[in-house]
Order: sequence, then C-alpha cells, then structure tokens
Amino acid sequence: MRVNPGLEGVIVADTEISYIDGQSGILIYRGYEAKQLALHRSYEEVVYLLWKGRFPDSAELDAFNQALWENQRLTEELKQIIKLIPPDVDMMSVIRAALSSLGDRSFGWPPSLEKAVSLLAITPAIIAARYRHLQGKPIVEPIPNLSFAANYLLMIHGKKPHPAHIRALESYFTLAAEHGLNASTFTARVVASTEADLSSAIIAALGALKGPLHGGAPSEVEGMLEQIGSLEEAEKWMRERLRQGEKLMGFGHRIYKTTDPRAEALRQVVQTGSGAEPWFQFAVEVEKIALALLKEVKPHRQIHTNVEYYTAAILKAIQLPKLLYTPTFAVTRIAGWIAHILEQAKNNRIIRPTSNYIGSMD
Ligand SMILES: CC(=O)SCCNC(=O)CCNC(=O)[C@H](O)C(C)(C)COP(=O)(O)OP(=O)(O)OC[C@H]1O[C@@H](n2cnc3c(N)ncnc32)[C@H](O)[C@@H]1OP(=O)(O)O
Ligand SMILES: O=C([O-])CC(=O)C(=O)O
Repeated sequence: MRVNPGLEGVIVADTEISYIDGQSGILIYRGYEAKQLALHRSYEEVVYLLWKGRFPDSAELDAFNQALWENQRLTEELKQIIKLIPPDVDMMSVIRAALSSLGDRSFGWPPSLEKAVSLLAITPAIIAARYRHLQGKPIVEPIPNLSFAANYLLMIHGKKPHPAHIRALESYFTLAAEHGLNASTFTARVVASTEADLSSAIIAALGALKGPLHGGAPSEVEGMLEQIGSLEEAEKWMRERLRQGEKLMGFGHRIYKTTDPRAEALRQVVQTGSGAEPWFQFAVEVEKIALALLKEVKPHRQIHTNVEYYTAAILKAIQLPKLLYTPTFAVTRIAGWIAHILEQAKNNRIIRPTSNYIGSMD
C-alpha cells in the first residue's frame, strides 16, 4: 500500500482526545468545542479534561493547581544548566537541553500522570529563568494561588501581570493545547511507541514543533509584517514572495480548508483587548490582502489564515518578545502531547511504517 506524500489523509490512530472538522472549521476536545472551553473554563481544567477525559471536581482542581505550582521550582542543577548554555543558543534548544537533564528512571515507561504534571509545570519556569538570565535579571519564583498562565507571565516579567493579559494568554493556551496528529504530536506518539521515557517523547516533539512550517511560524509572521512595513507595500511584497515560490507565513493548513477557528477566536481576543493598536490594524489589513492574493495565485487551493498568524498578534499584545513565541506554544502543546502519549501507552504497538527502496542494487 502506498500513501500520499506527507501522509496526507492517512489515518494512523483512533483517538478520543480531539476532533477537527477541516471543512467547517470546528475543533473539539473530548466532546467540547475548544472556543467554548476558552471562554468558559480555566486552562488547568482543560488540561485535566485532555488527560483524564473529564473535568475535575473542585477538590481535584485544587490538588492539580497545587501540583502544578509545586513542580515549578527549579533545582540548583537546572538553574546551573540554564545559565551554562551559551547565550546564542535558541530558547527551544535550551528547553530541550534542560528537559534532557530530567530524564531519570522515574520518567520511564509507562508514562505517569505525576511525571506529566512535572514536565508541564517545569517548562514555563525553564523558559522564564533563561529569559531573565539573558537579561542579567534574577529568577522569579511562582506564587501559590496564581493561575498557570499568570505565573508564567510573572516569572518572565517579574511583576504581577495585567488581568487582561492573563485572560488573553489563558485563551491562547486553551486554543493551542491540542490539535490531533499534527507533526509534533505524531512525533511524540512515535517516540512513546518505542516505550521510551516520557521526557524523550516530549523532547522529540519539541524538535518537530520548532520548524517554521509548524510551531516556528509566529515569529516568521511578525518578521513578515515588519518586512512589509506599510500597507502600500503589502501586495507588491507578498506577490513577489509568491512569484519566487515562497510561502506566506501564517497561511495554509493541511486540515483546514476554511478559516482555522483558532485564528478567528484569537483575532477576537486581541480585538477586544488591544484592537485599537496600529500594528493590529495593520495585521488585519495585511491578512485581507494576503487572502485575496492567495486566492488569485493559487485558485485551486483553499488557503486560509491559520492559528499562527494571530498567535503572533496575541503574544505581541501581551508583551512577550518574539524569542518566546514558539516556546510559549510549546508550553501549552505539551498538554496535548502528553494526552496522546498516555493514549498511545494504553494500547501500544511500535509505529513502524515501510519505505520503498529505489536505490541501486549493484
Ligand atoms: C500550528 C501550525 O503548525 S499551523 C501551520 C503553520 N505554518 C505556516 O504558517 C507556514 C506556511 N504554511 C505552509 O507551509 C503549509 O500551508 C503547511 C505546512 C501548513 C501545510 O502544508 P501542506 O498541507 O503540505 O500543503 P502544501 O505545502 O503541499 O501546499 C499545497 C499548495 O498550497 C500552497 N500553499 C500552502 N500554504 C501556502 C502559503 N502559506 N503560502 C503560499 N502558498 C501556500 C503550496 O505552495 C501548494 O501549492 P502548489 O500545489 O501550487 O505547489
Ligand atoms: O494540525 C497541524 O498540522 C498544525 C496545527 O495547526 C497545530 O499543530 O496546531
């Protein structure tokens, strides 16, 4: 049996975690529409739902919040590792290196929820510590009774975050937590299927997420908007890129053949918070020009805005620097990866497709 390049349309797993209707632009986590969850549930409740298949009761939620907070404290060894990595090493590589140092036996097969919590919790602490180290600032400890998103902002900026920023980040975290068998989640499942330890599966997924065609796109979006510079230049700039066979970052998707619902939801979140900002208006206008151009240049392709276009907008709105865009995506997507690793572990068979040899037989 031969399948499409890029495994397009190939079903390789049954899952109860999420459903995507790419024609209607709908994303569902365990029976609940992701957009509704972003409006009505905390991020911590959504993670619990993804991992356990149901919402926590209030005692379970308190215990989960407490466990997240307790696991955000960096050990002295981890602080040293974060400082010792040369300053020009990018943040995704720093996270990989730091998480590698956690690969002791307790993370081994089968994956446990306890270790899952510790990996999810420690990642924002690693990012924030590294960011502050690069700025010559001291590490900021998380505060109990602050939400996961609020503590992330606190640990980065060193001051209590603005409530609107916390709400915007929580919406983003929920909307970007899980997305079926995207490249990084598939990677996590492949590694888990070898019965490797949980941290190895997460580290491999981080590698897949980093690429500009996947989670590396938001900083490229901001770079594109910077290079375009003004609305007058937008069409000319993008037409030239398309003529050279390049892609416009933040557009196109393997599954969505209509607008990515997460892009819509994030646009609304930014519009409510900082809609009047000139750069946001600029992004919205450039999007319109890009969509018209893509329709003209690729008439047979249904290319729409994807989540990464407005990820750039929302992370800029909450004053995160560009170097934290993909790492912030990783913080939330770890929840989705873990849900899939746990599901893989329940009914595991090693993932091992076949290649067709076309080389020499000499
Ligand atoms: C969280 C996320 O990962 S969301 C995705 C983030 N990535 C980006 O925004 C990067 C830009 N987009 C892309 O590279 C692609 O659309 C992907 C990687 C998301 C999906 O890729 P695929 O499903 O393999 O589509 P593929 O790359 O084959 O594109 C199909 C056609 O649409 C075109 N196309 C797809 N996306 C774009 C784009 N952003 N700009 C211009 N043309 C595009 C391709 O050139 C191709 O046209 P052709 O058949 O005439 O050569
Ligand atoms: O599903 C995909 O291929 C990419 C994506 O949008 C995601 O991982 O959120």
